[in-house]
Amino acid sequence: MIIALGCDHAGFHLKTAVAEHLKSIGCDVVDHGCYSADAVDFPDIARLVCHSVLRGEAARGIMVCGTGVGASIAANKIPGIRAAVCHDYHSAHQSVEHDDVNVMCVGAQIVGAWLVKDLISSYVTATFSTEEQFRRRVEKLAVLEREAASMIKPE
Ligand SMILES: O=C(CO)[C@H](O)[C@H](O)COP(=O)(O)O
Repeated sequence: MIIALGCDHAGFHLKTAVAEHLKSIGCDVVDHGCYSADAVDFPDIARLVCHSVLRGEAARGIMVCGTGVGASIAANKIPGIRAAVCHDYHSAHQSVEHDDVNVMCVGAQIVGAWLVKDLISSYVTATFSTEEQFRRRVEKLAVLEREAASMIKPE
């Protein structure tokens, strides 16, 4: 699996551990930065990661910021992205199985290098359920996106 990976400055140190773990479990990584602890704005990196997923360069994305929260807010603004903060093993796989999450967000100020490995393994090995109720609900998420798009009026 190819993973689009990104972080802000607060997630930079953990991103290195994430990339190493992804490679150790057989994933290829497309690294969208940032590449140092110099301050950047998480929406800029989330945009790169999400667009990479939407272009099909990567099957899924992972974003690391301080809490994972800002990254998930930014990612969820982009139609076609279903992002979630996952700081526990169950959410990391169930978010894919039930909700077809395609960008997992983690907080480097919340989880350490050991837990994040388990979260990533759980996320990348999970697959979206074929059960009808989950497919129906994810399609309803797409309907919400289309409704929101139709409500946007030029200023
Ligand atoms: O977690 C985050 C957003 O949810 C950011 O990483 C955090 O806000 C960065 O803060 P600062 O610029 O003070 O390092």
